[in-house]
Amino acid sequence: MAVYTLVSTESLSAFLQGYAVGELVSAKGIAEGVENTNYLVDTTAGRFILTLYEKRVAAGDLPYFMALLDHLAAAGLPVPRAIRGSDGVAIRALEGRPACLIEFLPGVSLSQPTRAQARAAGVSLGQLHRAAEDFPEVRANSMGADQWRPLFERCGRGLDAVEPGLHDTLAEELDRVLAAWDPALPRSTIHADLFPDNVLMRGDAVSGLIDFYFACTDSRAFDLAIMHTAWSFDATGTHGDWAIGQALIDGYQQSIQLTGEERAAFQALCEGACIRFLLSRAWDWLNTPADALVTRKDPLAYWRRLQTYKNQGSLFA
Ligand SMILES: Nc1ncnc2c1ncn2[C@@H]1O[C@H](COP(=O)(O)OP(=O)(O)OP(=O)(O)O)[C@@H](O)[C@H]1O
Ligand SMILES: N[C@@H](CCO)C(=O)O
Repeated sequence: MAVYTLVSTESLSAFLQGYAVGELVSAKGIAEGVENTNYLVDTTAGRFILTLYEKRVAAGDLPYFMALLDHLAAAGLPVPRAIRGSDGVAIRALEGRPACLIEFLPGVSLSQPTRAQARAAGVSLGQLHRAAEDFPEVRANSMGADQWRPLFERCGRGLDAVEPGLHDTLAEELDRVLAAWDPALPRSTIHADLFPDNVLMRGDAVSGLIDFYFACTDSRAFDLAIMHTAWSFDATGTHGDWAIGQALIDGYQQSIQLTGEERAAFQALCEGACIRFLLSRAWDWLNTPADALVTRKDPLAYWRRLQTYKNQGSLFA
């Protein structure tokens, strides 16, 4: 369960007084997620998500995320906007953390998406990139390729506690992937974390795209590669299904055709995505507070994926 910060009923009731959302009926910590504290909040006026921003989300970035969500919602994408208080302010504070009350979206996130669902999610990513084309704000990727070596170094020899020998073998992989990295691919505003648990679905239709707190300006094909690594495998990273990955790509190309350069770079982009999530998971594995109500995610599930991509040959063969 991702609850890093406990919110008392009294302080939540007082917090809700700042909004025209009626009275608190119930609030429950949400089991999913590792980054932020989330509560499902029911009031006499409806259902909401309360998010308290933790660790990787800088308070100074919240206006960017909220502006992006407003922009995408205005373009018709099913993304949750932050609710504004009676004073017009959306980004507030609760229990000493930055906090927002967010629109609740219907749907469920899937652990084993089908090809049809993967295709629909790929369509949504293409629509997101299209809709973001006239979003004027820019944010550097705080988990982008230039950040992997510093994060690797911060993890240091602790990596060997995740898996003996991981430090040295990952150092070689990092060198290899960064040497092949193409920094000149087409860029846009990207989601950067569009895992199955961040796509809400009703049947085969996408009903919500959530969790934009890594959104940034970076290679748009890297966004598709992140999805490819997250969607095409089981949770352990052991069993891959390229038909799911291909369905994502096919759906995406309904809106945006990959360029020759993006296709040529796609495998390296997937390998880079594996390193990005391996490192953030390893960092969390080594540094999550013992008293946090959170289920840490397995870093090695991304190590296994990396080996699969490395041994795959071209994904477009
Ligand atoms: N706007 C929303 N509408 C409906 N459910 C939501 C919404 N936002 C979050 N949730 C629910 O809360 C869960 C956790 O939210 P979220 O993915 O934003 O957390 P996180 O800690 O940032 O997770 P992650 O580990 O994916 O980065 C989601 O899986 C979903 O079930
Ligand atoms: N989606 C990420 C968590 C956010 O960094 C993971 O599964 O590792």
